[in-house]
Amino acid sequence: MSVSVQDYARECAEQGLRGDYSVCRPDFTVEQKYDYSAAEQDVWRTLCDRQTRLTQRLAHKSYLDGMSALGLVDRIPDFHDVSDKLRKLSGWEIVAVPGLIPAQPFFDHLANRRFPVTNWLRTRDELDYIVEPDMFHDFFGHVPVLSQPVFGDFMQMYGEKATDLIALGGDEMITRLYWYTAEYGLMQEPGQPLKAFGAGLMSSFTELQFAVESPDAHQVPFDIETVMRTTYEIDKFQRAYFVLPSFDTLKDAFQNSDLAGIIKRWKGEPPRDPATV
Ligand SMILES: C[C@H](O)[C@H](O)[C@H]1CNc2nc(N)[nH]c(=O)c2N1
Ligand SMILES: N[C@@H](Cc1ccccc1)C(=O)O
Ligand SMILES: [Fe+2]
Repeated sequence: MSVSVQDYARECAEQGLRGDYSVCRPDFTVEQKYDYSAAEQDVWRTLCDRQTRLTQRLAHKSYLDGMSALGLVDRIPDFHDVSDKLRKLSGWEIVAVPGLIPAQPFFDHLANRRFPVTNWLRTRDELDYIVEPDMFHDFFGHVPVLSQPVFGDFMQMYGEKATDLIALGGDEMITRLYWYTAEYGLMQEPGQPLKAFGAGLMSSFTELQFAVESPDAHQVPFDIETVMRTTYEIDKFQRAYFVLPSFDTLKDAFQNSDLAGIIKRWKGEPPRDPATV
């Protein structure tokens, strides 16, 4: 693993990220330590209640099916319990991390069917939107689809391929692909209005509504090469949302495009601005 925990911890502290990286193992995992306060449990319940009302209307069926399979979320999840459940449903487990971790160890976890979930929760002042991933985002946004074997298999494949592509210098481009699909993708559903698919949308009360319903949201047809060339910012509403016709489109594009070729062609070229894609 190329990035050391110590170097990364220093970078995160400089950028004002909230996680405590001092207790990380070399693979960036920590113990969950289930010692949440009553106030935190209360924030969790509030988040789940208000967000579930929105996802019923705005989330893609694949996500809602995953949420039903996973079962009720009435208190902060104990990661061991969730892992037991997930292992039976799809062979995945979740591991605790202090927050954002570098791309290489992140994809390495995916390749081994482990999803990193942040061990701290946003505060009452951040119910609508938070600028960095917290436990609510990682759990409520990502974990439901992992319980569905087709998506679970895809995420594992993503992790495996990403490792090779990072070795070619494709770190940024493969991260953008993850960003605009798994985090912020929109997806069509037969006979339905456009739906949200990405986890970054599922966990944000304000951005979920904006991305799907606002006439000001810049919705762009999915094209893998364009996605890989387009920059993003993590701490603002996205300035482009790519629309996937179906999950199969995403899977096909990922399996059958010449990703290494795309990386060679565009590495070192100026990236594209999401506002003008
Ligand atoms: C793949 C891409 O770098 C992406 O932003 C990764 C990086 N590290 C992460 N780390 C955590 N804990 N959670 C995430 O969702 C991600 N996403
Ligand atoms: N903005 C997301 C959290 C998030 C931040 C950065 C990256 C991905 C997700 C939310 O409010 O839930
Ligand atoms: Fe995420």
